[in-house]
Amino acid sequence: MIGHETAPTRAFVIHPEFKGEEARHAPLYALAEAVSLAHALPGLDVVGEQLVRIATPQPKTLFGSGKVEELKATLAAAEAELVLIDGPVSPKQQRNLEKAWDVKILDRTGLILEIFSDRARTREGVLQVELAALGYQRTRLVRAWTHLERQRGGLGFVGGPGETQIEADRRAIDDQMVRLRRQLEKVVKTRELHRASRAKVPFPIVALVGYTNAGKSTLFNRLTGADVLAKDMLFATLDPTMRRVKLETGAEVILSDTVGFISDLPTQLVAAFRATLEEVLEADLVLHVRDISHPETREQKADVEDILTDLGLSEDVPVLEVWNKIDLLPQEEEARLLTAADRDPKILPISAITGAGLDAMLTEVTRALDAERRRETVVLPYSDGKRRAWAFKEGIVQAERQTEDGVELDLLWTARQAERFWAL
Ligand SMILES: Nc1nc2c(ncn2[C@@H]2O[C@H](COP(=O)(O)OP(=O)(O)OP(=O)(O)O)[C@@H](O)[C@H]2O)c(=O)[nH]1
Ligand SMILES: [Mg+2]
Repeated sequence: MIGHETAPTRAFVIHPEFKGEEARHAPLYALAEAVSLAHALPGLDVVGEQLVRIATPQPKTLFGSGKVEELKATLAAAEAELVLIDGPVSPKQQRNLEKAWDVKILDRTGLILEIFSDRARTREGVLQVELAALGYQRTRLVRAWTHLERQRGGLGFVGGPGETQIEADRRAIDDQMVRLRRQLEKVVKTRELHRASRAKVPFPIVALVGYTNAGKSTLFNRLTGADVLAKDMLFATLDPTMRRVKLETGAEVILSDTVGFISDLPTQLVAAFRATLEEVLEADLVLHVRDISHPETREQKADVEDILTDLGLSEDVPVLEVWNKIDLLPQEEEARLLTAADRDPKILPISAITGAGLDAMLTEVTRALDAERRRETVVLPYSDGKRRAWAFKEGIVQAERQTEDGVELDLLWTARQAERFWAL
């Protein structure tokens, strides 16, 4: 069926719309996003897309028999080799549909896993994706997808080493997962050591989070002069990056850019990436970057907030909303949003491309970090020169007194600084 190894795989995208189900995203936008996801995987050529309504999901074939026939003709006409079904597909449904249509099938989770495995560059990223893919395989025993695998020469976790893997019993997968988890723990531990040494660096951490393609990396590059891949492509960024930025007050912060979120992010991925995402939870300030020009910007915001809640972002960490891409708005719309943003100091309208609003944003970031600070007096034994030196370096000491018990310091600091101080 498949001719040249180097030719792109002809992919057809289907978004199933379940009748009576309250979906957060409008079906047409969901389909558009699924197509973007398909474009995000190298080696795919999207030859068609369709919204398919499903009144009652069929256990064997997902779609009703009439629909299966109708789609068979559509897919044949499009000469599709791969069908991406933007939703969950059971292994049985997958098998039956592959047979009926003579194509390979990938569901939403499988597709996102493939994209992540294509992006993973660091050892930690590779292990995390591999673990997530195995977790997915374990419940589904995904079929080999050798064509694309060979063509991309990539990591090809999904589908793994071939048909035999499908028959491999769960225990083998479990063993492998245990091994991976152990390796991952080691890598994470090394990183935690780095993190601990970074904690000694006396700068607050500001984390950029947001829906995929919101413009986090563009903003990050603009503020830090870094060169993180920023592209009109979903999940351009996978591995987290951190850089120092000097604010106009002279204060310095560490800015972090990380993987974007998406609706229905596979739970296996959230679990596997927990260690990476936990860096976000340790930030002194979170900037939620939104593509305010996107028609579903509200729904995307809700998705991001759901994921942050799932991760366990503490109420104590202040979150500011960065309304990005204002340059794309029609003028009256822009004026309306700017007025709304004016009334709320937690909303910062910007364009990471034109630079509009960036100065005001940084001023607000400085202010938010300052507002976080509280006064506290601590007594350190005279032997504790380390903490005293750190506090001075950090610039949080308001006054110092010598007492019988040691050095008494009046500090003005954030909760995170306090945590780092006591962890020294
Ligand atoms: N017009 C306009 N485009 C922007 C702006 N900011 C980012 N973009 C574009 O939006 C696309 C996505 O930008 P990225 O910075 O890669 O987005 P991201 O949030 O890092 O995405 P992921 O890494 O996939 O999560 C790119 O094509 C950018 O050029 C903006 O302010 N205005
Ligand atoms: Mg990015």
